[in-house]
Amino acid sequence: MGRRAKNKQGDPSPLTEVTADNGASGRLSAKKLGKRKADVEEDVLTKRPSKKVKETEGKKGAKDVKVEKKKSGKEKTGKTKKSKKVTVEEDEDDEMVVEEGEGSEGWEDVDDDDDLKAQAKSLFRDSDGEELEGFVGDLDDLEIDGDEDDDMIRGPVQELEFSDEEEDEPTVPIRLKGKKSKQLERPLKIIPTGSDESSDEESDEDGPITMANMEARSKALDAKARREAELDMEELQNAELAGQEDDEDFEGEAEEGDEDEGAEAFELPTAEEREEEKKTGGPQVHVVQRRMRECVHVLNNFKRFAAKGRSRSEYVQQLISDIASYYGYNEFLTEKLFQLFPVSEAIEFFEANEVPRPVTIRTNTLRTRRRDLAQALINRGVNLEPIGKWTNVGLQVFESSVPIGATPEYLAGHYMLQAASSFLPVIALSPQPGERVLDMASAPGGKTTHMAALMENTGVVFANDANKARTKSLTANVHRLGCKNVVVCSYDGREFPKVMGGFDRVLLDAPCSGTGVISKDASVKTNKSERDFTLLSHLQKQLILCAIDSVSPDSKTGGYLVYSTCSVTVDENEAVVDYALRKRPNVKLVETGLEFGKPGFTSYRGKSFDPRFKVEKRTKTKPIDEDEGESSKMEVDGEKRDIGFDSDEDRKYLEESKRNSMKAKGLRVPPRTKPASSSTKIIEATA
Ligand SMILES: C[S@@+](CC[C@H](N)C(=O)[O-])C[C@H]1O[C@@H](n2cnc3c(N)ncnc32)[C@H](O)[C@@H]1O
Repeated sequence: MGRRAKNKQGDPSPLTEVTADNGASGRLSAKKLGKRKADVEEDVLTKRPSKKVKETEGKKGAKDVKVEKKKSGKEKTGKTKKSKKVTVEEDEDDEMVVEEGEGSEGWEDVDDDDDLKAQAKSLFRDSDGEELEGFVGDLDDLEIDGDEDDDMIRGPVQELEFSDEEEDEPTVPIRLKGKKSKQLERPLKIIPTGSDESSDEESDEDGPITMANMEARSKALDAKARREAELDMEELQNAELAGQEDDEDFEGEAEEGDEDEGAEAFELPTAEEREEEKKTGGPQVHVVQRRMRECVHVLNNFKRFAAKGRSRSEYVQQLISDIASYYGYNEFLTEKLFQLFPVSEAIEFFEANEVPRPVTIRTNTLRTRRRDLAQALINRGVNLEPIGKWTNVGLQVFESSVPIGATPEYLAGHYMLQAASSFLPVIALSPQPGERVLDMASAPGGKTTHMAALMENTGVVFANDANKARTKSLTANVHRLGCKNVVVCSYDGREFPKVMGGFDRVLLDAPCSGTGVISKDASVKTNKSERDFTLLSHLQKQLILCAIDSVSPDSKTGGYLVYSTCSVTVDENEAVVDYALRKRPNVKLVETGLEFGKPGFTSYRGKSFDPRFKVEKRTKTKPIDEDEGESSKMEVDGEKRDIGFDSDEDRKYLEESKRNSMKAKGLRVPPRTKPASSSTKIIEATA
C-alpha cells in the first residue's frame, strides 16, 4: 500500500473557505477566521509544526479575461457577460501523472514529498510540484529582435512599490481555544448523511457507500455543508464577541501577571538582544511560540497593547523573523508572504502550508461516469465521496487499501489524480464542443484532458508546453484518458500567435513560484529570491500578452482567456493581469461564473491596479519614440496611450537577454551600457 493510501484525508477545505469577501483586507475568508483562528492560536503557537510537510491546497489566481474584437468607432461588443474585474483565488492544480506502466508511482507522487524536497528545484515551478527541467522562461533565453513589431517581449517588469509605511492591520481578535481543525476531525469513514430527504439514508449511514446511496449521500453532504456554513457564521460572530472579551481578559491577565512575581512579563527583544540571540543559535521553540503569540496580539491592537516606546515595525520584524525560523522560510519570502495578509491570517496561511492536502480525483467523462467510477473504487476498498456541489466530476479520497494511482480504473483512464482547485481554471474557461482551444503551458495535461472531456472530444485542443521532456507525460495522459481532439506541441509560449493563432479560447496556466503550494513542495520556503519573482513576473507578462493575442476577437462562440497560477503573490497575479489590461485595451475582465473566489487586490502597498471594465476600441498603433524602440502609442477613444514596454527598469533585462542571445550565436557582445536615470514614459493623453 502506498503511504498516502494509509493517510486519512481531510476535506478540501480551501475551496469552501474562499468566500465572497470583497476587499483587499485579506484573502482568507471570514469563515476561516471564525473557524480556525482559535486553532491557529492554540495549535500553531503552542506546537512546533510537523517537520514532514506534505501536500496541502495552495492558492491560485485564476483570471478570466475576455478578448473583445477590436472595433471601430464607439461600438461595443455584444457579449452578455458582466464586465467586472474578478480575481478568483484558485488553489493549486497539480495533476499526478503516471505514465502507463508506471502505475504505482502515481500514488507515490501524491505522497512522496520527501523525494520532491530532496530534489533541487528549478525557479519555474509547475503546479504539480515536478521539477521543470529545461524550463523556458528565463530572460536569458529571450531573443530580442529589433524588427519585432510588438511590445510583448520588451516590457518593463512592473515593480511593486513596497511602502515602508506601517499599515494598521485590521484588528482580528485572537482566542486561545483547544478546538481541533475540521480537517483533523475528518472521520475515517464516509460521513453519515443526516439528510432529511430520506430515511434510507439514515439507515445506511454507517454502511459502505454504494451506487444506490451515493447520490443521497451527496445531497446529505450538501445539506451538512449548509448547516456547517450556518454554524460557522454563528461561530464567527461568537468569536468576534469573545475575542473582544479575550482582549480584555488578556489585558487583565497581563496586569495580574505583573503583580505575580512568578510570571515573566513579555518584553520585545531589542535589536542587540536579537543579534545576541542569533549568535547563540536562536531561541528555544517555546520562546519563539510565546513571542509570536504576543506579537500577533499586540499587532492586532497596537495602540492598546504595544509597549511604550516600541514601534509597530519592531513587532512586525520580530514576528517575521520568528515565523521564518519557526516554519523554516527564508526571511525574504516570509516577509513577502506576510505582507499579503492581515496579521492573524498570515499566521493561518503559514500554518495551512503545514497541513496535508486532500487527495482528489477527476472523473474522466470520456471514459466513465462519476457514480460508476465511485462504485468501482469503493469495491476496491477506496473510501471516497463527491467533492462538492460545484463539480460533478470530482471525488475526494479519504482512505484507500489500494494505490490510487495504479488501479485498473486509473490505468484505463477513468480518472485523473488532480487537485480539486485545478478544475477551476477549466470550468472558468468553459471550452465548448467544436471550438479551437489553446492550452499554452499544458504539461502534464490535467487541464488539457479536462478541456477535451468538456468538449466531448470534438473541436481541437492545442496542448503546448515549452518543456519537451514534460510533453511526454502530457502525451501519456492524453492517450490514457482517450482524448482524441488534442494536438501536443512544444513551443515557447511567447512564440504564439506567430506559430498559430485564432483560438476561440486560451488557457494560460502560467509557470510560477509555487507559493500557493508550499505544503506540497517545501523547498519553495527557502529557494526563492527577489530576482526570481522579478523574472517570473516578467515572463508571465510576456506570456499573457501572447495568450491574449492568440485569442480570436472574431470567435463566434468564445473569445476568452483564463490566466491562472499556483502562486499567491500579487506580482504573479494581479500585477500581471493589470499589466495585460494596460497593454491590451481591447481586453476586459469578465465574471468567471465560479461560485466561489473573491476579487483580487485593486490596490496593494501603494500600487493601484487598473479597475477598468469597459471595452475600448483599438484603432491604430504607431511607434512614438524611435530611440526607445520598445514603446508605442495606441489611440484609444481618441487618446494616445503608451502601450509599449517603457521602463528603464526593463532595459537592463532586455539588454542582458540580447547580450546572451548574441553570445549564444557566437557574435561579439557589446559592452554594457549604463541605465538611464529615470523612467520617463507614463500613460498619458496627448492632444
Ligand atoms: C503550471 S505548469 C502547467 C500545468 C498544466 N496546465 C496542467 O494543468 O497540468 C506550467 C508549465 O509551463 C511550462 N512552461 C514554462 N515556461 C514556458 C514557456 N515559456 N512557454 C510555454 N510553457 C512554459 C512548464 O514546462 C510547465 O509545464
